[in-house]
Amino acid sequence: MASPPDMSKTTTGKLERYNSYIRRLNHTKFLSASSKLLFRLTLLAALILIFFFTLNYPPLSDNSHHVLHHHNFLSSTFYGGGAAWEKKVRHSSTPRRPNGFSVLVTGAGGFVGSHCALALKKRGDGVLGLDNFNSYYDPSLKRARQALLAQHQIFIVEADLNDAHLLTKLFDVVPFTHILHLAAQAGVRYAMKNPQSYVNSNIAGFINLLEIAKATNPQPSIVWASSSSVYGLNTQNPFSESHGTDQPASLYAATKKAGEEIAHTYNHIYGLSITGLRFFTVYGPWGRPDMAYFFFTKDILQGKPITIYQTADDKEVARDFTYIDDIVRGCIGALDTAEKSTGSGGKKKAPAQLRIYNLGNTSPVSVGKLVSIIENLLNVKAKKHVIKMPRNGDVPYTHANVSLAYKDFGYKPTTDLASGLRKFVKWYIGYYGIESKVKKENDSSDD
Ligand SMILES: O=C(O)[C@H]1O[C@H](OP(=O)(O)OP(=O)(O)OC[C@H]2O[C@@H](n3ccc(=O)[nH]c3=O)[C@H](O)[C@@H]2O)[C@H](O)[C@@H](O)[C@@H]1O
Repeated sequence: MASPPDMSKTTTGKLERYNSYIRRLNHTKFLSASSKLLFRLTLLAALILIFFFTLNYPPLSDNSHHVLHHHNFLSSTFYGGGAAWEKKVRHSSTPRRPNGFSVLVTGAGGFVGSHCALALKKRGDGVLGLDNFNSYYDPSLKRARQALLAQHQIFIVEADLNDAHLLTKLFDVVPFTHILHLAAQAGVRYAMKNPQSYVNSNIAGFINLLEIAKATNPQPSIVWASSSSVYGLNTQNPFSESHGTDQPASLYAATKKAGEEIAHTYNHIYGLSITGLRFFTVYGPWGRPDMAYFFFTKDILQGKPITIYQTADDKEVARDFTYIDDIVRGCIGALDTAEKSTGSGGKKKAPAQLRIYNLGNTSPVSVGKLVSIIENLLNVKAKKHVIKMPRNGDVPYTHANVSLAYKDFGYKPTTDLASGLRKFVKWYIGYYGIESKVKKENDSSDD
């Protein structure tokens, strides 16, 4: 007899198949539930990111007025570490003398900026620096100036003038009384190589700074660096502020001239107190390596030939070379006599001060003479290559009349080119560690 089918085995088998079916079903459900969860989480994260970015980066078409009202809780962490960063900013910009200024010095890593920042700090003003440390010339020199300023408790915020967000943040943290605006794309001849950099810094950057300043309450007073180059093809001598400046010879000069007109507009509409200073070929220790006196020194020491320009009619090219300490005194004189801005929160309340001054040495020296002074200081003969001045934006001659600056804040240059260059050469050989007879000679004869 056939044995009856094993019902227990059949039942167990069915049960197992059923259980495994249920397990598969649950697994599938679980998978679909977790992928839904994953999808939702991704969506949420994307939305959060979009929200933060919208909050922190204005659309391209936005204007900075809009940016001004864009305060948010993230900005302090974006700019260097929140509370600690703000503390450094405050500490650096707090004055240490009664009625001291709180000055934002743009271009504080630069030649004139670093000297002015130190001078202001030494007399008890609060100073905060701003610099983008670009590589137009050797950034390590800018970093060395930054280190020097840090020794004197001056903090330089590393940012571009066009960063409206950061500038707004700075003015939120510090009620600056003054801006000493020295950040710029400098250099006459480089404007033919990189014209856009002049537009970015000297026009767009300046406007950005003025936009922030005009909307602040109280508005700061502004002193800024224009240039002797605005006199361009002017032939009246010495150059006076009443002479025409509508024939710039270089794009650099044109952007500085544009700055003067832009200053007029912001003064007129918003009541900003603005003083422009036309610097005449500033030189000295910690100077700019792109300037002739600086690279002539370097090239002469390295035995390389230097090129000296002459005018088309074989005349010597000359400059009213001005020593840095005189320029610093001029900048401080301008700051000390700057009246308060009259507007607040973007509205003008009354007419405000608008000034332009020459800051020069009043005593032009030919480039040939400049070279012979350097040769004497270095005790090395230059390999001179004299050529006609290429059409590069240079003008043949500059000479400042400074009677206006003298009248208004006692500006009086005191350093002749030979004394100023002696100080420069002494710094140069020390900074670059050049050991030679140059050093011995300078050590024995310098102050
Ligand atoms: O005072 C000013 O407004 C300007 O002064 C300088 O411009 P510049 O006077 O041209 O100074 P350098 O570039 O140092 O040239 C000094 C002189 O040396 C001449 N030079 C320059 C270079 C060279 O290879 N050979 C030469 O003979 C120039 O033609 C000029 O006469 C600065 O570079 C500008 O930023 C500033 O705005």
